[in-house]
Amino acid sequence: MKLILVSAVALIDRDGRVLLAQRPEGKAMAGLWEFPGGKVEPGERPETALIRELEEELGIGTWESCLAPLTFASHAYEDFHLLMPLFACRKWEGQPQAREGQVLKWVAPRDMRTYPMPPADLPLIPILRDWL
Ligand SMILES: Nc1nc2c([nH]c(=O)n2[C@@H]2O[C@H](COP(=O)(O)OP(=O)(O)OP(=O)(O)O)[C@@H](O)[C@H]2O)c(=O)[nH]1
Ligand SMILES: [Mg+2]
Repeated sequence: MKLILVSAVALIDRDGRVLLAQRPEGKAMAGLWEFPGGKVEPGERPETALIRELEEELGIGTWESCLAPLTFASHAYEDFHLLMPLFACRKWEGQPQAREGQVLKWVAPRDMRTYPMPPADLPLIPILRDWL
């Protein structure tokens, strides 16, 4: 079984809302809402990968010191096993923009279960809600 390492983040705004991105048409799991992030490349560290992905996908900058480890997802998909650390981040520079055709939405934790998310993410919702 192939193990895929994906680094993801709960960006949290001043009102305690979390940024979700809807996966665009044409990608696997299109239409589902997910945490921003992406695959960690060979030799890359999860924190570095996340900072890179936030720049590519949202056009924002952040710092390793602003990424707090929160929890992780470990989920067996049909063709790979996903291991996904989820960081929490409250400080960044710039305004998140949808650079890759995603739809972005700030969502209150209690409303997150009304946004369909990938199966790997479902156990993360109550953890995030209780933590916030
Ligand atoms: N970013 C992100 N990926 C997730 C989440 N949940 C989840 O199952 N995944 C899965 O993790 C895998 C990698 O995510 P990704 O498509 O964002 O990777 P990426 O940004 O490097 O994109 P690319 O492969 O198109 O270059 C996908 O299979 C995706 O469905 C999530 O909350 N956030
Ligand atoms: Mg991505």
